[in-house]
Amino acid sequence: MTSQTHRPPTADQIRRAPKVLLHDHLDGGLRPGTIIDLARGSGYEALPEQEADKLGLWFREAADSGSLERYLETFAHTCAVMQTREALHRVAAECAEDLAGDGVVYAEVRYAPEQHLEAGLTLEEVVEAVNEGFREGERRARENGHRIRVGALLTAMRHAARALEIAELANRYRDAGVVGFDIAGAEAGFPPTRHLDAFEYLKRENNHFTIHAGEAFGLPSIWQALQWCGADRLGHGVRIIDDIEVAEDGSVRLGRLAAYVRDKRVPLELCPSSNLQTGAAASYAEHPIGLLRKLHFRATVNTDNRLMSGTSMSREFELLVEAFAYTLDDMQWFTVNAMKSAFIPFDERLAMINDVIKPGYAELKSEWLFKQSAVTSESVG
Ligand SMILES: O=c1[nH]cnc2c1ncn2[C@@H]1O[C@H](CO)[C@@H](O)[C@H]1O
Ligand SMILES: [Zn+2]
Repeated sequence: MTSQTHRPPTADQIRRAPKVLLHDHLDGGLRPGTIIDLARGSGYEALPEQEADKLGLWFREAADSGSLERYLETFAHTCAVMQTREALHRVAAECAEDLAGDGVVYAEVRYAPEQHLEAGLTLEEVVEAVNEGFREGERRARENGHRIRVGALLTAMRHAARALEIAELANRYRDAGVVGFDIAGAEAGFPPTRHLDAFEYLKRENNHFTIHAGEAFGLPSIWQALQWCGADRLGHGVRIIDDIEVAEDGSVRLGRLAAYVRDKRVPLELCPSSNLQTGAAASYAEHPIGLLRKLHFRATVNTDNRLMSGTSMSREFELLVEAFAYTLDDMQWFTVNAMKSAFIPFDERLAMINDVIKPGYAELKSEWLFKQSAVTSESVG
């Protein structure tokens, strides 16, 4: 009888393992059936499919184009049906519920308030509707025996010019459900330094932010996000691989930027499936996460857009387990990395790690002991 700790976890263990999600878009995670319901209710007639399964498939295929710009076009449909308080509340509640059902214990979910004003809501009304939805989802999860905490990140769109306004909004709601700020949207042509005023404002307020960088565009974008804008984390950051050289004998040389990212423990919000769809990686096995994990970068695993990628935290881990033979110890390492990098206060992060994450993995890792004795007593009896 040997320890099973070094065997790949089963799909069921992966689902039950406590997971932490730092990079998930609210408008990229709707249930297809909900989109159809909301479209009917609001008279939105431009949905490409009217049946949930077909619509889910449509999103996955449309997002699978190899280009970030085309990938982002699919959000027109989700944002279109997220324009009222009720719709935002429902989508946020279902998001928390779905994540909790998947074993996520802590999540930071982002969205761009400026994309939800078409039916006359104010920015404040958008934030409050989403916050209330998250609280409702946390309650429903509890009723179903799951525990989850969800914080919101407010995103500003990088092609627009409202970043300072959204940063101020994030700051106003910082002790009321919003834990930080982000910028997203097409990367090429819209460097993060366009929004320097927003980042400088947040730094003066001692607030936290992450920046989508190093996804569709390479090292200059990562360098700007860190050294000009002062990002706490990198949304994706996967192109940091361009600054890492692996020689034929296996020796590794980090460039100055990659060394800085590793030395300063800059969290990388890696999203494998999303990267495959936008062309940032060719396959799971070739995804830079394998090397970044080996080199002890502060790598985390994330979903990005569960709807567009047809994924979940469990699925991302299943795919990584398949590609890299990861064990529960590896999963725990990614999860602790993520929790360390969250935007909630240090004492809460520590308590999550020590009282939720580590005991959760210890329980899973010790299961084999009890399974074996069950088998033995069966065979004896
Ligand atoms: O991977 C991504 N890279 C850049 N922008 C993204 C990504 N996923 C979603 N969005 C953008 O973020 C907005 C707010 O949630 C979405 O509407 C989408 O346009
Ligand atoms: Zn993203």
